[in-house]
Amino acid sequence: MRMLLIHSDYLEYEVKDKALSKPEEISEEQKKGRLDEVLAAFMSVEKVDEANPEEIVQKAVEEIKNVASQVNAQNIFVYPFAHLSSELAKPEVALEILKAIEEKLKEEGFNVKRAPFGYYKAFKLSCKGHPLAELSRTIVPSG
Ligand SMILES: Nc1ncnc2c1ncn2[C@@H]1O[C@H](COS(=O)(=O)NC(=O)[C@@H](N)CO)[C@@H](O)[C@H]1O
Repeated sequence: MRMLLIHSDYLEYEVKDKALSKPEEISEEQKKGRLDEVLAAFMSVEKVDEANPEEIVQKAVEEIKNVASQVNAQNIFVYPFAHLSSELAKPEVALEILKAIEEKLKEEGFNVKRAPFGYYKAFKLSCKGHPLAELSRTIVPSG
């Protein structure tokens, strides 16, 4: 998995068109979303992650928790992003992993939103620009 972490004043998105023939089913209210004072986590799930999705979820949550505590962020935006890797996992696997990351972060007490999967989206992002505001992580299964 490739992750780009941007500590931001806000992240807002608006769903435009389908980017997959069968994107995630979403409600009307999920077509737009915004979080303020947010750690935005743009994630590309990779083919190599298919070998051990549970481990990837665990490692990704650990990384996000670490950075969130360093930048003192309580709000997390889980954002599917297919442009950080040229070796993407299948959409159905990627969606399951991203949903699991969202759930685990909520269990850890964070306020979490997840942007809809399989759609082209307009988004606005306001990076805070401090030294830890832009980080990237690569996570692979250990096995
Ligand atoms: N492996 C993945 N990791 C993260 N997001 C993904 C992944 N695969 C699909 N998506 C989601 O599905 C959308 C489209 O994915 S895509 O790989 O770019 N596919 C396409 O654009 C297709 N139109 C042609 O392949 C992405 O914007 C993202 O929302």
